[in-house]
Amino acid sequence: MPDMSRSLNIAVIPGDGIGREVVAQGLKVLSTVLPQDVKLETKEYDLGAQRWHRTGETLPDAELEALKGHDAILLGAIGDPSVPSGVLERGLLLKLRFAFDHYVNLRPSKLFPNTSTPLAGQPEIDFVVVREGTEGPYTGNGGSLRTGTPAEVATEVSLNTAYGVERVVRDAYERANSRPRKKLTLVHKNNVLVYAGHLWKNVFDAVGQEYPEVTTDYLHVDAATIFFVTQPERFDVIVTDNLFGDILTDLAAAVSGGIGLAASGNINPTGAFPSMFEPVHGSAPDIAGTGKADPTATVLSVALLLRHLGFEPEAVRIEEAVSADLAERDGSFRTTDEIGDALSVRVAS
Ligand SMILES: NC(=O)C1=CN([C@@H]2O[C@H](COP(=O)(O)OP(=O)(O)OC[C@H]3O[C@@H](n4cnc5c(N)ncnc54)[C@H](O)[C@@H]3O)[C@@H](O)[C@H]2O)C=CC1
Ligand SMILES: CC(C)CC(=O)C(=O)O
Ligand SMILES: [Mg+2]
Repeated sequence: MPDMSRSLNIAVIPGDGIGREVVAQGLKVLSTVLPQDVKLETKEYDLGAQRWHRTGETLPDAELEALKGHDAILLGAIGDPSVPSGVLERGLLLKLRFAFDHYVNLRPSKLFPNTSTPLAGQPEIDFVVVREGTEGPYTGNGGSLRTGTPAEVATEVSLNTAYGVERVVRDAYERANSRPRKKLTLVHKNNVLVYAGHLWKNVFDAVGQEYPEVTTDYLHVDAATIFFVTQPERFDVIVTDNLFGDILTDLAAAVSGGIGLAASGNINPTGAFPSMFEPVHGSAPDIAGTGKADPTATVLSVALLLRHLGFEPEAVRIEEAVSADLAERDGSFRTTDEIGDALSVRVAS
């Protein structure tokens, strides 16, 4: 008799600050939502500021290798004021995204009913940003001369390859094609960044020939920020580079319920390496340890993880639980744990 039982083997990187607090809630919901026949195994990786202070390591090869063996990775957030800026961001988070070729950084934004938004009224917000995850200005392609002197010169070159742009643009067209509105917007700045911008626009137009049902649109990134606030309902799927996508998705979070609700997936669509799911936010040192962190973004990232691994009904249960929880929020304070408990109860019932 073949073994028909299902299993899920998740690597957990709680990281720093509120990352540790929100991941605990995400795991609580994950273990509650899974059916009895699914064997959940989790392995925690001690990576982040504490590890760096102890050993000077950010992401040793042995751990990078071990992480490859998991079905997916759940990450809280990394970064701490006690560690020089960039050490963990580059040496841990970006190292992982690059090593595991997470070229699709998927960041959905949805304004759930009755959720507060700084925008007037209750606009229809339901779009997804497909942010390129392995290129752009985040590759570390730069340097400085005469560092620390008044004559310092620094560069940070944006790397864009036809290969890298085409694969993420194609992914975005596929997503747009499978959504009811079938609309894809390219965001760049090709009036100024003419070399990279024209590569993106040319690839965008060429791949678009294969998707005649998808309506396309182009916006410069500065104009896109206007429309995120004044007309967010115009967006369906957005494709953009690593830096623009990073900035736009914090803004997207702010207009659609707040950064505490914004989920993301760093996807390797080929399945060659595990994909990694994490809230859009960082380690929020300003509220770490206070119980003020909203774990919902992490819980929704767990839903993205489950959907990616084929657990669609469980992903939907989590999203419905979040929607119901948000609908009943009345503005009174609840701790990180209390929100996690409430969501666990909802997914269980
Ligand atoms: N994926 C990751 O691990 C990321 C790490 N970072 C790192 O995190 C550290 C802090 O970065 P910041 O720029 O301050 O961004 P941040 O996202 O950590 O915080 C920005 C603001 O949002 C609030 N906030 C964030 N998450 C929240 C939540 N779940 N509930 C309620 N409020 C929340 C914070 O209190 C803060 O006021 C830095 O070291 C940064 O490099 C930043 C972004 C992503
Ligand atoms: C900390 C950075 C490397 C990344 C970031 O801000 C993000 O991915 O949202
Ligand atoms: Mg960011």
